[in-house]
Amino acid sequence: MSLKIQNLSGGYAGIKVIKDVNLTIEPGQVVGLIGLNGAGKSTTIKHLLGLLRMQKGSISLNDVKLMQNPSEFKKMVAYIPETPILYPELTLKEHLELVMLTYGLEKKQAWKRAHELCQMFRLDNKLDWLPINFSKGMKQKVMIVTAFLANADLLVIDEPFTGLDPLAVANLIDLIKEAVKQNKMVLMTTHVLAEAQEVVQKFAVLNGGTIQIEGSLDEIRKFYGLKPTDSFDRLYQILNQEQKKHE
Ligand SMILES: Nc1ncnc2c1ncn2[C@@H]1O[C@H](COP(=O)(O)OP(=O)(O)OP(=O)(O)O)[C@@H](O)[C@H]1O
Repeated sequence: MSLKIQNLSGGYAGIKVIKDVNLTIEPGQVVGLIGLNGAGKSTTIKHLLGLLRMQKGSISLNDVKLMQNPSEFKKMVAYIPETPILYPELTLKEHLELVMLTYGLEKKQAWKRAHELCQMFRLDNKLDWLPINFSKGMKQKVMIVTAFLANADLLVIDEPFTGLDPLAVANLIDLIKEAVKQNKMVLMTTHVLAEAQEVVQKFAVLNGGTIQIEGSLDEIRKFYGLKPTDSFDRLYQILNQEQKKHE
């Protein structure tokens, strides 16, 4: 039981963005993928979701290979995108039903969970509304609710904390902690250390398309010569200087 990304190289038609990326996530582990804008975080996620064709390497989840068995692989993955993806003609209730159908969830139990999640994010009185008309933060909450409803083994979250009010941030952190207790795997990209360090056990730094280092926050700080009091800003300054040297 684990996610294994091995020697993954890929990107867009003819453009190599990531090179020989290796990353493992064990059950109950939250991994934070960090790096400068354009480092390749979203590209790595797109490969993981099977949205891009890999140029080299392999991705497997619980021994199911993405390339060989994409539908079984995708059923084990839930995704919270940075920009909400919503169906304009579907109500919130219909979005929830779609998740239940896609992930083959037992209806009665799934609805109990859906109501809990909607209540948590104050969406329980909006089941018949069209989320496409929701505010930015409310749309993001719909993405969170549907992803956690899926109860998938791997949760992929792109920039989870942007645009959420502090109550929703705290709720999301609680949900991630609960998922960890249930031995789920979480991969998140983030630029926000304060929230990330509450849940992330291992950070992986993408730099120049490869993972330069992975480890605990202390190990990352040591690698880049940072003081314990230094913020993420200092790490980004160092990554920026390194990038400039290679340009
Ligand atoms: N659809 C695309 N076609 C071609 N190149 C792309 C495409 N999307 C991204 N890229 C390029 O791939 C590189 C990595 O982009 P990516 O979106 O993975 O970065 P990121 O680390 O997620 O950045 P950010 O922190 O800004 O979200 C960038 O140079 C970007 O210009």
